[in-house]
Amino acid sequence: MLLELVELSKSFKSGSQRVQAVDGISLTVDAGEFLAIKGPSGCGKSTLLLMVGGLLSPDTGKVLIEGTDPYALSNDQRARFRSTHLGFVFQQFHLVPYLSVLDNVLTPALATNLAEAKERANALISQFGLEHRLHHTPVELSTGEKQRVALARALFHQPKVLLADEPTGNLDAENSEIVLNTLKQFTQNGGCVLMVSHDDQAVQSAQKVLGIKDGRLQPHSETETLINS
Ligand SMILES: Nc1ncnc2c1ncn2[C@@H]1O[C@H](COP(=O)(O)OP(=O)(O)OP(=O)(O)O)[C@@H](O)[C@H]1O
Repeated sequence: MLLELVELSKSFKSGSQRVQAVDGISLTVDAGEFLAIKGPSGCGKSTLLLMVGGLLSPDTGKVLIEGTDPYALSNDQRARFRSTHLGFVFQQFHLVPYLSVLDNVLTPALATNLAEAKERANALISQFGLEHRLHHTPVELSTGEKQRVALARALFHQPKVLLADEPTGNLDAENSEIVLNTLKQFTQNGGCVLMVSHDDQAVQSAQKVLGIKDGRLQPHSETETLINS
């Protein structure tokens, strides 16, 4: 099992009240599995994914990524673990604006051999059809190209777990298909994907879709299960 969440919960203070953003979520994702969690705005999707990604510590519960609890690590160890074991794909790309396409893809490579890292980054950039954009900065790219750079960066360390938050939210149909096909292929090669989205179209690419409402996974009867052949 690549990913295991046990009774994860998180609340935030909002004025004089507390908002229970995620409320006791447990699930597992195995190698080869593409799981989507679908729900409306504000139901806790991003909070859940940030906790899974080692970026926001849960109030209670446990995250295990390939058997490791990222919150049991020191801050430095956790940052290194994140960069080598997880790939992130977000709606807003989060590219570094002043770096070229090549250097953005190289950002996870900090402590590795630079020649090897460049070779790998160039191969990924070609895989996503961006050779001609190598030395351009994000402001010079289309939104679809930006997301392809983000995908190349996410795959740099060949992680087994990819986390995606509305990865097609800003994209046209053609680029959405490129992103979703990449996620599907990633699982066919033995990785797993956990994607959160409110988009019916995007979640069709997953093998399994769970609903989320008010921070809780919905009972099975209220969710869909789609098995793609
Ligand atoms: N840092 C924060 N401080 C206070 N409240 C927060 C914080 N982050 C999230 N929330 C609240 O927690 C709830 C869940 O938010 P979250 O962003 O996880 O939802 P979401 O499903 O990802 O929404 P969207 O689809 O609009 O991005 C919301 O009520 C939100 O206002």
